[in-house]
Amino acid sequence: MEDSAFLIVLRGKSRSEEEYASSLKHKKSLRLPDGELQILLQSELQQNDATKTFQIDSYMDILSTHQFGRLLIWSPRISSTHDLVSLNFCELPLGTACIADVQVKGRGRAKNVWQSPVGCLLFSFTLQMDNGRIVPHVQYVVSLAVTEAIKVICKEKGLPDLDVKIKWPNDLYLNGLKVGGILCTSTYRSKKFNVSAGIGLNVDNHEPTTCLNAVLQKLTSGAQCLRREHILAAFFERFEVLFDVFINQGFQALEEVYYATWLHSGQKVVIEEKNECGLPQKSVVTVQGLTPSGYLLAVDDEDKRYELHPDGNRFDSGI
Ligand SMILES: O=C(O)CCCC[C@@H]1SC[C@@H]2NC(=O)N[C@@H]21
Repeated sequence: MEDSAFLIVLRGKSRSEEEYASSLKHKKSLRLPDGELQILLQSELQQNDATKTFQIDSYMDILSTHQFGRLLIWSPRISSTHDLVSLNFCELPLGTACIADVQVKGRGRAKNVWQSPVGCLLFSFTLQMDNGRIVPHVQYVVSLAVTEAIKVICKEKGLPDLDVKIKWPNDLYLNGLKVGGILCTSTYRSKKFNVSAGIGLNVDNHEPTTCLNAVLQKLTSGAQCLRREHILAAFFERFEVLFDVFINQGFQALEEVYYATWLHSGQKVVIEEKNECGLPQKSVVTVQGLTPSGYLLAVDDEDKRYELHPDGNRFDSGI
């Protein structure tokens, strides 16, 4: 095994998931596009109490899901958790999660780099969908589950509510600064959409913007803080519930709570169109919600409807 190999550690919640982890290790079929893998089971790992290392046992003790997050792949340092789950999608049971302490090739949307220092919650997981028309909305369900998980933990711990908001399409904002991002990619195979969802959330890392615990410390005496293990378990619990509603009732069943969590209701946006003479003409429209295909729905003063698309990196109001 090369020195530069990335170590991954497998752990299942139940006995059958532990057996699956063991078979994955022995099959040696997991791959990364840009590096060798060294695979261990958690039971083969030396006890690691370093506080900056993800504590698999405490995560597994808290987790109470039926499907998501029950087979966990942890790495102290990997190129990208997203690459690991998407490249090995068919080898992994649905709901498998990969979490890393550090990523050296973190991927953002639109080919951006995601800075992935120690303290950032960095994970990806797998899910599958049959209905292609609602695949674009699953990223919104993921965003909502992150914001709700943070709310649940703050409430449980008696901490002030951290008002993390969704900046469409995929950013998470706290006090006007980006603290997280969501990346969803999918492939179509055997009449199913295989979706890899990746989340980066600044929990303890002050760079490159700010982080949840920095804001929390300003609001409290600093005695308590949020831990990645707790956020990850709470995320999967919320996601499992929301995903079930989404699949069985459609995104409209979640729209009200989604709109209460995003930053855009009633937002004015400047758009530029060509008029009858082919000349650019600016007009102001108001955001109303999402279109059926998952883009922004806006209307002008005459109730004309517009579908707004992001510019590749982000959506800007221009006002
Ligand atoms: O805002 C964005 O551009 C989305 C960023 C998504 C980053 C996460 S970190 C965990 C997972 N692994 C990756 O390489 N990317 C996603």
